[in-house]
Amino acid sequence: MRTLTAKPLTRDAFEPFGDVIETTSAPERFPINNGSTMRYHALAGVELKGDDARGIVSIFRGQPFAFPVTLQLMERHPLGSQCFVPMRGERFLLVVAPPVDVFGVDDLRAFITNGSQGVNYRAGVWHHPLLSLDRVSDFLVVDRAGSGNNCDERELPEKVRVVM
Ligand SMILES: NC(=O)N[C@@H](O)C(=O)O
Ligand code: NI
Repeated sequence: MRTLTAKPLTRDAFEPFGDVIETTSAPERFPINNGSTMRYHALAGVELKGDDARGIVSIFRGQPFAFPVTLQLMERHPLGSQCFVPMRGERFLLVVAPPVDVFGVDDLRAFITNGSQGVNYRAGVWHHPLLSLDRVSDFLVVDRAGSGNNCDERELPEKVRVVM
């Protein structure tokens, strides 16, 4: 079985796959509301493609996984981005691959968040379905609803084990 080591999530390392939603690396921030609020501006873009596409907000309540995590499939959303923001500072595990039609296990990358980070998968980026860690975790999710198929699943050619 192939082993993949999860690395700490950083904006630069995740750039080929999407955006990191956090204040520390925010490229643009400015005070609003007469100075009582700091706006960390445009941390991620919401992509909504295809017929009657609309953006929706949901909550995903994920059951926790324990390391080593065994992967068997990946998925992508060709018609829209998908972002996950933990609602109570939960860490979670990300496994991604570039937005290409054919990828191999060597293309997989694993990241672990620090509890103060969310992520936005760009449309078409392969990712593993939500992998909560430590405890049952709630995530605010912004993604695309509308007609057409927006979820392709792909079995991995071999099982992959993710370790810390
Ligand atoms: N299926 C679904 O809505 N969830 C996945 O897209 C996921 O990334 O967890
Ligand atoms: Ni998804």
